[in-house]
Amino acid sequence: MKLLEGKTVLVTGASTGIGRAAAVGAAKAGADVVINYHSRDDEAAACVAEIEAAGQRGLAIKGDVAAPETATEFVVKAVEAFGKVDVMVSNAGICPFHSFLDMPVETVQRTVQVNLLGGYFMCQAAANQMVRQGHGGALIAVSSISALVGGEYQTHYTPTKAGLHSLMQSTAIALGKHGIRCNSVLPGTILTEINKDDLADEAKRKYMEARIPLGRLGQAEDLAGPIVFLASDMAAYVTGAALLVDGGAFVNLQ
Ligand SMILES: NC(=O)C1=CN([C@@H]2O[C@H](COP(=O)(O)OP(=O)(O)OC[C@H]3O[C@@H](n4cnc5c(N)ncnc54)[C@H](OP(=O)(O)O)[C@@H]3O)[C@@H](O)[C@H]2O)C=CC1
Ligand SMILES: C[C@H](O)[C@@H]1OC(=O)[C@H](O)[C@@H]1O
Repeated sequence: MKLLEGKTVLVTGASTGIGRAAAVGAAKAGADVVINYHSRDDEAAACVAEIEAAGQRGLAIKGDVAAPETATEFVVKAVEAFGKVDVMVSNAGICPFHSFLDMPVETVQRTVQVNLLGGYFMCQAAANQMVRQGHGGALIAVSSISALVGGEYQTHYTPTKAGLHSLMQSTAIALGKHGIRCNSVLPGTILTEINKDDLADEAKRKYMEARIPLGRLGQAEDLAGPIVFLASDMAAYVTGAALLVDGGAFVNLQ
């Protein structure tokens, strides 16, 4: 029996990167998968094709997670298609690198709306559905190593990642009585679209690589296993936890 057999998994921000790797990983583990995405129709369709190639049902629903109604619509459409929601992977996020002193107000507001409030409303909508179903579930937030450490050009971003980590701790308490487990993964530096430009700077890329005991930057697929584990019954007694997936970067002081 596969780890996620019989489960319906929802993943936000899954047209590319970590979300897509999580969606495909869940399908390979036996789940039907519904993905949310914001703009890249072709990439979302390609993700659904990968889910189907793994032998599972897939569905893509477009929507901006910054709007609270996107969350309710996502859950309603997932239930219409596949009958239930067992797992929500709240992953959609942005990180427009910018210096602190001249940070535009709109950049701060948009980053908080997408990363933190988007995650909040997605998890709330999924949790309400899970409570109605009456057989528990799992929420997994894609937080970051940045929940624990700062970034000079990420002053608007790191608080959103700390917020998601905190949200999973509080929802673990609020939802434990319903059998809903709430955990976060904390990726380190993972090569995706979000940091393509930032890591095009050769010096910065080499510096980041040198900080990692395992000797390489992460790939989106490095998150699939940890997310599938937290979604699965193998993690039945794991809630309120945060799992660093960073090649050891966080512990590498000297
Ligand atoms: N890469 C890294 O080093 C790390 C990333 N993370 C976190 O992982 C998550 C995924 O990032 P990553 O895979 O790297 O980045 P990508 O840029 O590759 O993927 C981002 C995904 O989020 C979607 N998205 C962006 N804005 C919205 C929105 N408003 N509504 C719905 N979907 C949206 C994108 O959709 P579309 O393309 O269709 O617009 C895309 O599917 C983020 O939360 C990020 O903060 C955490 C730690 C490290
Ligand atoms: C986008 C960044 O490269 C990435 O995002 C994070 O959350 C990590 O801390 C990295 O800085």
